[in-house]
Amino acid sequence: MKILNIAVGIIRNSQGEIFITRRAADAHMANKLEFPGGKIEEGETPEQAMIRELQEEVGITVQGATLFDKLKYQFPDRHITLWFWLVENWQGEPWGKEGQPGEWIAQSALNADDFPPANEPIINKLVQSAQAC
Ligand SMILES: Nc1nc2c([nH]c(=O)n2[C@H]2C[C@H](O)[C@@H](COP(=O)(O)OP(=O)(O)OP(=O)(O)O)O2)c(=O)[nH]1
Ligand SMILES: [Mg+2]
Repeated sequence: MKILNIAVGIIRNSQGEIFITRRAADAHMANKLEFPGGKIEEGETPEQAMIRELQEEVGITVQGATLFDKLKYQFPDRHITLWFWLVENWQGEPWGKEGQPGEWIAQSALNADDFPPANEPIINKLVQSAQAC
C-alpha cells in the first residue's frame, strides 16, 4: 500500500476562473482533470512542495497562497493526503509545461465527475462559493 502526501494549487484569476490541467494517459487517474501539483518530497513543507510543483508543471512563480482545504482519501492501491492551496498571486502565465493540456474554467462550471474522486468535496465547495458571489 502506498501512502502519499500531495500538494496542489487551485490557481484562480481575477475573473474567477481556475487553471486546470489534464492528467496523462499513462498516469494514475489517467485523463482526469486535476489541479496542478504532486508529491511532497522529504524535507519539504506542503506549501514548498506546491510552489515547486507549480513551477515545474505550469511554469508560474507563486507569490501568495492560502490553505483552502486538506483531506484524506483511500484509493484501492494508495492512501493519499491532499493539501489544496488557493493561489491568487503569481508571476508568469500558466501553461502545460510538461505537454499536458491546460485551460481556464469558470469556478462555477467545474464538474466533480471530471476530477479524481478525492476532489469531489473540494469541487463542490468551489462551485457553491462561486454561486454565492
Ligand atoms: N496533481 C493532482 N493529483 C491529484 C489530484 N486529485 C487526486 O486525487 N490526485 C492524486 C493522483 C495521484 O495519485 C496523486 C498526485 O500525483 P502526481 O502524479 O501529480 O505526482 P507528481 O506530480 O509528483 O508526479 P510523478 O513525480 O509521480 O510523476 O494525487 C489533483 O487535483 N491534482
Ligand atoms: Mg503532478
